Amino acid sequence: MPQVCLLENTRFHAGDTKNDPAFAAAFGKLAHVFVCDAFGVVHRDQGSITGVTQHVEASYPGPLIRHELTYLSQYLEEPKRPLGVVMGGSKVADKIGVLWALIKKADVLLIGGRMAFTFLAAKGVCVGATQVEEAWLQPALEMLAAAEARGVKLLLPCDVLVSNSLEAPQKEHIVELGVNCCVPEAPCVPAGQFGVDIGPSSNALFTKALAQCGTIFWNGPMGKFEVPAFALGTQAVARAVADATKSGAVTVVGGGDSVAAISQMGLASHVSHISTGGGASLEFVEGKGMPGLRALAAVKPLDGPQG
Ligand SMILES: Nc1ncnc2c1ncn2[C@@H]1O[C@H](COP(=O)(O)OP(=O)(O)O)[C@@H](O)[C@H]1O
Ligand SMILES: O=C(OP(=O)(O)O)[C@H](O)COP(=O)(O)O
Repeated sequence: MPQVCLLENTRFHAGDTKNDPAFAAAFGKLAHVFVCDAFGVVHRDQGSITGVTQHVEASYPGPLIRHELTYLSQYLEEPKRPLGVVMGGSKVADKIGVLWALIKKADVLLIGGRMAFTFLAAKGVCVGATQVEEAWLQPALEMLAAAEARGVKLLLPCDVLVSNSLEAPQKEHIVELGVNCCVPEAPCVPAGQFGVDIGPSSNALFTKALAQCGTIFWNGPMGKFEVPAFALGTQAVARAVADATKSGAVTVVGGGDSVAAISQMGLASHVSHISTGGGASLEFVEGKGMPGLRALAAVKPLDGPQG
């Protein structure tokens, strides 16, 4: 008689994240076949993801993983061109690996969010109190040079919204970032102020670039979108991605915050694919080893944009 056994969240057991062989063996004893459908954790080498596969007769990916692979592998490996990538969020450190991987594939690369300020600072723009990752200034310059050498159209914000406070709009205004925009008497982002979003001209620039794309991959918000007044750039990108989908582009959105933003706008069902793994989708696209996928028998991705 077949039995169904529902387990609590395996991460309540320390042996799971530690990939303790005893935990994996106990887990494996429960079944003959293991189906992993947790795409969000396949970049982890843990008991309930890889360890268990040593203790069952066969291990397979489930439909969600196959669906994710359709978009992250099939459609991004051989994209309908132009391939546009929108990268945002807080840290260059978290995204530099995937940026390097995507610069080899993308036709258009749009960078927003706080990470854009490290690129802008590297180019000599004064960014006021906006947090800059000093260690990534030089790599940012190298990336700009690499994009140019490869003929990738890399766009940074051409205007930004600045505010005296990160938590609420305070004396907020738009700053245009032109050539030689930063002079000591009128720095782009004045001392003590924060760059909190991309500005309206950047929204228009990014929207226009995305409208021409056949495939789009988006990860990371364009600003501190949790504050409604700082969410317009992220909303503009969400709308542009949804519009591109309507025009026939294959569109993939990953990352908890970008997914939250597009969901808040009611546009989640207007893109081709919302990835259920933020870190996992980035590591997959970056080409890092995915232990949780390697441990499974190879099964083809599911077909078709509607999968
Ligand atoms: N200009 C900015 N200033 C401050 N925070 C920002 C800015 N742009 C983006 N952020 C923050 O970055 C965070 C999301 O970054 P990240 O985790 O990399 O994105 P995701 O979850 O989509 O992968 C959000 O909390 C957002 O508020
Ligand atoms: O929410 C998750 O991933 P995400 O925040 O990368 O989308 C997964 O649960 C992975 O969690 P982990 O990064 O603690 O292994």
